[in-house]
Amino acid sequence: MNSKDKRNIEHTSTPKRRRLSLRRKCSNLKTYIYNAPHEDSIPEIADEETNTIHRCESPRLPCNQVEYLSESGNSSDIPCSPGVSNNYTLNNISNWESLVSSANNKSSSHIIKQEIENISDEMFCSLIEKSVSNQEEVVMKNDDNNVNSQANHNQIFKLNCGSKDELETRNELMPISPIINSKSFTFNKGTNQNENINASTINYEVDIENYFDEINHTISNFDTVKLNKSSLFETKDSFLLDIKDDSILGQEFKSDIHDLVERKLETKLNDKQAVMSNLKSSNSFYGLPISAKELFKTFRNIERFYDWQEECLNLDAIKHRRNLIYALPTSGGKTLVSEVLMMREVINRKKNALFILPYVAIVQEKIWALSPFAVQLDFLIEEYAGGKGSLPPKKRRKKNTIYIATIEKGLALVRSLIELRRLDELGLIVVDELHLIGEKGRGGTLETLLTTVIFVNQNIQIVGMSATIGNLSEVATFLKAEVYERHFRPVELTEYVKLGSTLHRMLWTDEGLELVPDRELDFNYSAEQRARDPDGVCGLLRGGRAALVFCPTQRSCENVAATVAAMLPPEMADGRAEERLALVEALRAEGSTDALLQAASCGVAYHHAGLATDERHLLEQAFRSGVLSTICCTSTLAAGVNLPAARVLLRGAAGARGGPPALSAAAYRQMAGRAGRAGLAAAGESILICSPQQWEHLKPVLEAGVAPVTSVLRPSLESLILSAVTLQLADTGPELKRLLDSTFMAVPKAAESAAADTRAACQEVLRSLTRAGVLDVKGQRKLNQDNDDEELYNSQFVVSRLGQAAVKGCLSVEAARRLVAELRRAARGLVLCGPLHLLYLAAPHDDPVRPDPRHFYSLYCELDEEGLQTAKALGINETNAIRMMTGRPMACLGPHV
Ligand SMILES: Nc1ncnc2c1ncn2[C@@H]1O[C@H](COP(=O)(O)OP(=O)(O)OP(=O)(O)O)[C@@H](O)[C@H]1O
Repeated sequence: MNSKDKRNIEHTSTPKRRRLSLRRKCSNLKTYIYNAPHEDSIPEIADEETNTIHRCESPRLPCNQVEYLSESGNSSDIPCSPGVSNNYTLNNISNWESLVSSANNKSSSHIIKQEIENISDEMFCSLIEKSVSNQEEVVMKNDDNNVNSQANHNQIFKLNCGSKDELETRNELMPISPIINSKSFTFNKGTNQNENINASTINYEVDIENYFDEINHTISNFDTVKLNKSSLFETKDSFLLDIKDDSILGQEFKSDIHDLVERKLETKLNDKQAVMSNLKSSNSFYGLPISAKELFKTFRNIERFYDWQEECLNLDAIKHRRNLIYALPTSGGKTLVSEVLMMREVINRKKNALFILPYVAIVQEKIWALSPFAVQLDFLIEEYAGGKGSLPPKKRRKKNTIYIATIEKGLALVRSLIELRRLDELGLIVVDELHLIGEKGRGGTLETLLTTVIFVNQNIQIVGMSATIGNLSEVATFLKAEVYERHFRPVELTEYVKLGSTLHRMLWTDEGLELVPDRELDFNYSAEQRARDPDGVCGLLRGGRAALVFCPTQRSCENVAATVAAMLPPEMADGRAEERLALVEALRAEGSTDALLQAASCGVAYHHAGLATDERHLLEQAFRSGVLSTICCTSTLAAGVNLPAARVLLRGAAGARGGPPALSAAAYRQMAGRAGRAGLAAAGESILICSPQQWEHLKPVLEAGVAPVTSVLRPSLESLILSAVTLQLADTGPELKRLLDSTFMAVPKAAESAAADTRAACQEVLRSLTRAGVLDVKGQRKLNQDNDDEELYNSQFVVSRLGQAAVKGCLSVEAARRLVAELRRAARGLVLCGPLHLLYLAAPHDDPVRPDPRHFYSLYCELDEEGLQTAKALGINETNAIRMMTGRPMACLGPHV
């Protein structure tokens, strides 16, 4: 055994293991290094005259373009905001390399040494890394066929190069990397392999190897790293441990440089604390590449993180990758923390992240907000909302992805990953508006998703955030998460209630909610105006501050918008004429109603779920840019939306006369919290409009605070169990019970007298699924009706084809069954003389329309030949239409029609 071999054995234990993992870290770091700007190269974007920083909108990039550009590596084409794009690459690298290329020229070596001393550590590391990468590229190009696979396997690289001189003349390709190389290289010069390896080179390699082993040991002793695999550390100098040698430069020069490198590294390693804080402050921005700092400044106007954000990012739970829920008031800056965590995940840990948001519109907003980061920091963003998002997700070799998804699409994504045994590609799931877990319908889907991930237990970190969860500790028990709670709100929100003609300020005290009269309101309305606007909405909007008016129904949104547009004072109605005209034209092209166009021309709009996505998007953008001053909306703009509203009015919160209040405390907080967003408005005001009598009912609701969220999983239990069997996560009663034990439903709650009986629930669902024919008992061709529950519970289950279809289509068993029946019916006779039958088949079935029976009958009477044939194929005939009109049950007709 030669000395080199011995050396390898002596130092393989920790260092080798670490090196293997550090190799990964090294490649992570590469991404960072290539994007790291030299401090000097970052352009100022301050306006010289006003000395203010420009706020830039995110570049206008559709998400698929972000994906495409990132994939193609063609990010230079992207029109970024000023000061962000081109300067983020090290454009002086060629000068540096040509400088190093003169390495053999002794007279220039001192210049190089001087240069190394002068450059920042950060730049130094970048240049070295770049050099190594170039060198690898050349090796690949030069010796595609001759790479010795065995040598490769042993991490000994064989270079089939010309003479040493030739090698040296390839200066731009073989620069400084040998200086700090810790790996062995064997040169293959024609047939005389190893000819150029002289003893001094080997000694040099031994020195370097030992040196790096020392570094390895030092690093592996860092407590934080050992405990924690700190992501901060992962992005730092660890790449130095993984650089390869080629022994090209003169020995003298090399040892000089070696000394320099050693000195530089030693300085760093002398004090572990100094290393860590140095890395923290100079090489990264909250664990992200330093270029992220500039991106936050340019695209978000954020120069400093709030103290709580910093504290949260440094929590032990985050460092040790434990699950976390953090709760702060609306506009507290929660989203920013989650974005940093996700970017760390994709950049540093090279895992994908899933960001779950409540609405398609918010998914799109976040895509736009994150796209400049994706382009500059070299990761991908993929939209999973509405019809978008491929299932299973595309496998990416080079880059990692942040999937931004609605709850439903997020579940489909997770299931598809589990099915293909690819769930380990996911490292982090962030759930915004976590309180939605208690919302009927969608809450069950969210709970199914989270339960599945927790049950599979593949070291996926779950982070949830919310402003409105009354029982954080119970939700935390479900997620096995730690809780971080603060009451920080950067922009002050003043809350008022308008009772009659008096405006009262709300004061929250330990005793409850106190009202302090603020002022009498007199808007000087004419009798006609008072009749048209009894709530005084238009008067409250005076002053021109951007405002949202929350209304209880779509109809009331439209009415209030029309009223406001008609009654606005001229100074508010007449501004921004050209831009408003452009908005009106854009809306007209989307097919908006005349009422909306009329309102928009005065700077007012309504916004609700009845509008198309593009219409809503246009209106939101117009409000952001100040073209619209007022939007009357339903709860579509209540949660998670970041608009520059300074004032929020809440109408109709009291509910129907005599009925319970329409507004919960959580909904009130979310809506009021839209006023005064940091960076968008200097202060916020919310005004709740109601009568003194209505206030009597509302006050206790608000005083009671945010209600605890409870599980709404029950109706989705079938889907959870069916998917678990399909995905082979559990297939017997006891295993499925264990799955149910991981649900939020199973967490004992203070608000409920008894915890859910998961065994009984499991038995009930198994019985119903087997009866429905979507689950079969293994080995039993047909379910024996005599199977008692106990026997059934202990059976092993397999999923029928119908069950598999339901899971794959993310449909309820009932919806899947209905679809199959429709397809069977269509198979018997598809009416193809017109589009009606195809349209019927393609229309969503999960939200059945309930037609007016009289209208239905008159429509039936007007059907043409194709319509009649289609109706016949669906089982609708005149008798049924008449029965429907007269309120009698229809014969031979399923509930689908
Ligand atoms: N450190 C910061 N400095 C300045 N502005 C910030 C900072 N962090 C966040 N912001 C800004 O504060 C505003 C609100 O932030 P964000 O949307 O993250 O709040 P949130 O807590 O998620 O609110 P909500 O619960 O209402 O969704 C945004 O405009 C954001 O850009």
